[in-house]
Amino acid sequence: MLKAVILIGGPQKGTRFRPLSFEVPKPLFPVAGVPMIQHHIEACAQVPGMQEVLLIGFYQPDEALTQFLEAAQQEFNLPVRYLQEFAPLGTGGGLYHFRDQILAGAPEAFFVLNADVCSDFPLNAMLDAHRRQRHPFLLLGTTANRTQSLNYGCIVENPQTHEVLHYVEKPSTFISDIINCGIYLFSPEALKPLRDVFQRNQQDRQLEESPGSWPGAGTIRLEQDVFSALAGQGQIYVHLTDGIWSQIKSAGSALYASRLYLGRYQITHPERLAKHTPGGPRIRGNVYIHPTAKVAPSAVLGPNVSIGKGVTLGEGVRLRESIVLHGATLQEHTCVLHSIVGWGSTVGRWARVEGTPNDPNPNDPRARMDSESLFKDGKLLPAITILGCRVRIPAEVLILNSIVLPHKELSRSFTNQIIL
Ligand SMILES: Nc1nc2c(ncn2[C@@H]2O[C@H](COP(=O)(O)OP(=O)(O)O[C@H]3O[C@H](CO)[C@@H](O)[C@H](O)[C@@H]3O)[C@@H](O)[C@H]2O)c(=O)[nH]1
Repeated sequence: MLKAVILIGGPQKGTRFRPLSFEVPKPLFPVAGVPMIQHHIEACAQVPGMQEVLLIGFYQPDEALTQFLEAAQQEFNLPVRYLQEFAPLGTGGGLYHFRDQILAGAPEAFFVLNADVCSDFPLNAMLDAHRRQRHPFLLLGTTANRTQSLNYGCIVENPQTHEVLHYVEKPSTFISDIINCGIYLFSPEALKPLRDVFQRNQQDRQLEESPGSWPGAGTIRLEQDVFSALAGQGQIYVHLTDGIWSQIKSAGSALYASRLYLGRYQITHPERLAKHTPGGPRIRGNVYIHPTAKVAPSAVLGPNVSIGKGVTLGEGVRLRESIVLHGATLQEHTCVLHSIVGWGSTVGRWARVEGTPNDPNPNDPRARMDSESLFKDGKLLPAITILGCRVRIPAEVLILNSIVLPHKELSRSFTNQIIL
């Protein structure tokens, strides 16, 4: 019997995701038409013997999360539960805190998945590798180029045995081009080193002069406290993949992840991809359209477009490389490129909403999304355009490389601005 844990973090973690995380917790943001973590749960449901999926985080459970859990349980016929941390406990603290729940029923092993990654989740291959050796920790690894590897956990392996010999979290100089994907398979023994870290932290806390003010007593950083500490001791192994993988830290990377998942739907969910039908809109490449969306027949959509529930697209709309969220309206002849249109927003006719993609360099097979910062030298960097929820864009204006915060009613064109 197997289980899976998805680390969903909490509210203050999604800062690079603003203004989109104002409306919905980041793990529920739709990527390729479904909530980000539904891709994780789908992958878990396909592993034979999967008994339960636990989401661990420090969000206050709200209606959106509750509805999502109910829908996921029904769809996958699998218990999916949320366990709330009393405070942010780091990537390992929640696993230790909820160890009894994880180990209930004596699972042979459990997957641990970061919520903010997009992947084809080669869980069955990881399970096969685990069953051959039964080491406590198995990490999924992929490659990144030298510069970008510094943004991730870096792994030095023994190429014959795949043992992790050395692990450094976000090093300041180059260590290895093998990076940690944030997808793991742990055996129950993996909780012992977590207990050791927990007890050590408690002892350190008692030695402090004012223990009450010491913030992170229950906090465990899986990467630094466990992987770095145990590397080279025959306990941690890496399983390498060359399948799709990307982090989802910002709105720009959500758009890129959407493209990866839509491409994968060709194999996994062809029914989710829109097809050109007589009298329907023109579809170019991979496009997802929610069944409740109303799309005028003269609209041209794609590639990499995902249209949410209840969206209305008028005659002559052109949409490319974009996500249009629940209840938005694009009036006649609007053109939306490299953008995310927020919930319930309206774009007036003949308006143009355009962003600049910052996708990985297509000529470098090891390139990943850059971990974007919004500004450089005090200037807003060109990036995708984001309209927050219930924004109104008037007719015949241009919104270029801008971020518009929720509920704004614009009256003119804007370029390279954050509109507060
Ligand atoms: N439950 C819980 N989850 C948390 C907490 N802190 C972070 N998480 C979740 O843990 C995951 C990792 O989050 P970060 O701490 O932001 O780390 P990172 O910068 O994304 O780096 C991690 O992931 C990379 C791959 O995407 C790795 O390369 C890197 O080594 C590391 O594991 C995310 O899914 C986040 O929601 C916490 O206190 N509690």
